[in-house]
Amino acid sequence: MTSNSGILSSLTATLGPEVVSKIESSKILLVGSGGIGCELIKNLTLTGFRHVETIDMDTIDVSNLNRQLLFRSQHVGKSKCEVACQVAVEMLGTTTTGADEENKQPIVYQAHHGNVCDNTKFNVHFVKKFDLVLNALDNVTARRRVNRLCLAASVPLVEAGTTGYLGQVNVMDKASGVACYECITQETQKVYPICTIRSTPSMPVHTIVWAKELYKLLFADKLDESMLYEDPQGEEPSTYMKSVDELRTILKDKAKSKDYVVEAATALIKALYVAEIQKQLDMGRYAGAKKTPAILGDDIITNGAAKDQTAPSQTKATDQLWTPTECVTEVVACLLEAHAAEPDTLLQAFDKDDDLAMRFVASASNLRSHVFQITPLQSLYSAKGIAGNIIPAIATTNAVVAGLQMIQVINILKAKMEKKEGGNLMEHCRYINCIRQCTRNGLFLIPCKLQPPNPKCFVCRDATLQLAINVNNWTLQTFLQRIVKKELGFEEPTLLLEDDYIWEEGEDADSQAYKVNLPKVLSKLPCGGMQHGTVLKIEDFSQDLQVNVAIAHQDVWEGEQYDNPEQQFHIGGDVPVADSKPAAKPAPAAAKKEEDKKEKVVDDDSDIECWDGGNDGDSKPAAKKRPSENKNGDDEPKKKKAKTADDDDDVEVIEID
Ligand SMILES: Nc1ncnc2c1ncn2[C@@H]1O[C@H](COP(=O)(O)OP(=O)(O)OP(=O)(O)O)[C@@H](O)[C@H]1O
Ligand SMILES: [Zn+2]
Repeated sequence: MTSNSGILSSLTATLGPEVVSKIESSKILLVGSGGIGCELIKNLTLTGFRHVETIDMDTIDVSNLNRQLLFRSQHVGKSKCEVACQVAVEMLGTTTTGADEENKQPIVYQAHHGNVCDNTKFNVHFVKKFDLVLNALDNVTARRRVNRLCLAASVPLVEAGTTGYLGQVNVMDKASGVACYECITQETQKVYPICTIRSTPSMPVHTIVWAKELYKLLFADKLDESMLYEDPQGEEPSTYMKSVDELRTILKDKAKSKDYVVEAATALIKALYVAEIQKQLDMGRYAGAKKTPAILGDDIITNGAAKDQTAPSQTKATDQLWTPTECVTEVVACLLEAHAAEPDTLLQAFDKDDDLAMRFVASASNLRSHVFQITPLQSLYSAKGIAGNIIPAIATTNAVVAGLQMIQVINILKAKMEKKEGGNLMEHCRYINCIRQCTRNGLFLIPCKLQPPNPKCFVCRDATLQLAINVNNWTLQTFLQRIVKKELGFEEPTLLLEDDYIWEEGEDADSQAYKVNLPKVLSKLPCGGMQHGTVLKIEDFSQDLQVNVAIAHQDVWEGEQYDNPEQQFHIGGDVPVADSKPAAKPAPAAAKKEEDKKEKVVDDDSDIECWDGGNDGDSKPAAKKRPSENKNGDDEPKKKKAKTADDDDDVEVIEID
């Protein structure tokens, strides 16, 4: 057991009594209690921090136990942040029994189980009470959210991340004039065209994405959210939607016998892997293709679905391959299990950590890979890696990074104490890279000066953002989802053209009033719509953020963007001048940036989203003036010279998180 007086005296000897006293009075917010978060909370405890609050939305999974050091098997299923705080307090018991204990601030290790993006709980007001924030997250969305909260609350942020053996630690602080998280281009998601997933897969990842959509089609409340959904009223009859509907009904009807479920599952397998493939072959879709799919053999389906077979997940190790017949057995076994389960225990959205969901996706995707002759087939373990875009986490890297974060924490506290320099962190803190191959000088940790802000950062520099887009194709709905929320990270956006509202959401928002605008193409929105040179204002009170977006109309797209309507936009470049000719193609630098983005794969959990553009509705535009800003007392939206709209092509987007 650690000796309290030993820790305190060595801390005092190393850091000095002033720093120790600062440690004891500081309030820390830790976001994330996973691999890095567990290390951090242990470090904070052993460094004598008395007020630590931690946020995490997850529960402990068996797979976390090998590296998330505060968790034991008895904690599986419990809230990560609650267990982490509980264990920290137990640890603190050994360090806080000093004689002057009653003169110090009380010990608070408080857990907040929830999503940091939940503005009702974790807003600017909440963050303001902390002296600094530590990030221990695993995805860009949450990091972006914390960055914006810290900027708005003027609280320093120590950000960290690891990918296998690689790691980085960075310090962000508005008052010190250093770069924020979003000043630096983040690796973004890998994007796959819908047609590749639906019809022409060529890599295991394509069939895994397809199987995740199939999971959604079977288990989500809204089956039309899956990109595999086919409208029963559509022009072409679907080969599989009838089987999907039947199976969805049977899965909910607990009175139905096991045989009934097996029969419906077999019918679905035949529809997906025989009838649908045959339909595509008959349509000549693969004429001239390097590889032609072959329908799934009847023997594989019959043998695999034979009633009393044991599913391979019951008999094989997770890193062993399943044969196509075993995949059929596993798909059927998963559906039987889903039928037997309580409805509210089934996840609507795929989660790689959910056993049933993962087994279903691994087996269904392997069957599709078999049909399309995509090799290699994937074991459950490797399919999970692809499904979650996972690079296995390494406990040592997490520990190193969390240790470096603590050094930055101490540096920040010291800087704050040195009033002469106004607490500027530029000199005190470092951005540190952890690398796998050491430098010529034998270094594995590379400290660098903190970067100045990127003048083009719309988050911390109020820069006007340029967006090139076809204003005649994109609807407001797709624009909101794909650009405003996904790309720019707004959560409760209000959109204004010429100071008139065209969209509003959030706590007191009247979004109902603007619903009529959702299916309209951008150029036909009220208040003159978005045209080449229009400046759109986007506000988000939940993040205390406002940005002006200068729209550049562009209808010619080349290269990969030509084929993928969902990629026909780009952010950055020069601000367009109204009435000037539309740019024919993106500025080379911006195009290169887009290209770079597409090449990279991120460590975020995978998820797929699908957007469909709507048609321009006939209904009247709903634009509202802010009462306080309606200087003319004029209720009519201002008219602008409108351009002619092109056909309203549907826009489909598929993206992996
Ligand atoms: N929006 C969010 N709000 C709150 N906590 C979040 C949010 N996003 C991610 N987290 C948490 O951040 C932590 C990141 O830790 P880590 O990278 O070790 O991931 P993990 O999910 O525990 O591990 P793995 O993905 O390998 O199973 C997780 O505990 C996760 O729940
Ligand atoms: Zn910035």
